[in-house]
Amino acid sequence: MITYSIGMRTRFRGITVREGMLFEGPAGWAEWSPFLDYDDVTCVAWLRAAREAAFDGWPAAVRSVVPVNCTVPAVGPEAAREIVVKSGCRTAKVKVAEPGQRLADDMARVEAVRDALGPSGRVRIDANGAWSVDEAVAALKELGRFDLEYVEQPCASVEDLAAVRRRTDVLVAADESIRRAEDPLRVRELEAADIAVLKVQPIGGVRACLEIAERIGLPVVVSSALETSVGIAAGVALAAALPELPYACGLATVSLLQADVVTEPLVPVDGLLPVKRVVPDPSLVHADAATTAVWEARLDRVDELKGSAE
Ligand SMILES: O=C(O)CCC(=O)c1ccccc1C(=O)O
Ligand SMILES: [Mg+2]
Repeated sequence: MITYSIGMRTRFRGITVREGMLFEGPAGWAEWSPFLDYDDVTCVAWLRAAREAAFDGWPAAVRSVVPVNCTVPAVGPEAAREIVVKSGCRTAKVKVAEPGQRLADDMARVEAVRDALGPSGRVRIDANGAWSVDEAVAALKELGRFDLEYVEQPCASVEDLAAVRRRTDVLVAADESIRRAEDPLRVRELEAADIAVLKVQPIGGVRACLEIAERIGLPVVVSSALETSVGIAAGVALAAALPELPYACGLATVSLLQADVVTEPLVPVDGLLPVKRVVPDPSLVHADAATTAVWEARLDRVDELKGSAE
């Protein structure tokens, strides 16, 4: 069991440092890296995902590469353009509605990304639930000018997602409405989305995601929780096992970290990630003693909770 702590290159949804634990089981290496502000109960699903990776392995792949999007944080237009060009991806996901910023900032960023990709590239945006229904409809009217593939989680609640979907031509994807919801299938019941975003750790593993994918009846986009390459490999395994994969996946996020724990990071070449397991290099995994102690205590508590839940 080893603990890592890695800085982010750019602040992303308020996150400036990623920390977590890596461990090896008979099936291979696993990452457990719930965000620092998550309570112990929330972390149980993340631990289920790690146990699956270490002890059970993943269902068979039906493809050997996974198309991915680059992810553009709430940076200025020049930095946004550089991220897109450097990535080699033909699909970009752009963060919008960042606290403290205005629609004009989003317009400039999305315009720069569209310009960098040209008309044949695909541009999706992610508001992380920050807009009201009216704000979302108004913003989509403006941002729609740049030809959007879809908008991810424009509003926080599933009811508001459904309302936005009825008032815009832009396709709607549900993220937090699935991974943070008590009942992910309400998205289906309320016809609140056109696309389901699934993340392996918050949902509790590759198999748990495949089950939701089957029941939710929507095309799936697999996305990361900003893991190291060890955690990204689990997302790639999910994307590789899905019967259909019509969209690029949000798994090109290793480059948002200042470092990685493997010598050959899972970063895309020509917009594609290979389907493979990875092994960390112990010399690349660092955390100070205090951080390690915090994570060991966290794991003990969550493990106990998980035990009593089963
Ligand atoms: O989907 C992507 O392109 C990258 C992953 C991503 O955006 C993300 C990463 C960590 C936490 C939340 C999110 C999100 O989709 O909101
Ligand atoms: Mg999202």
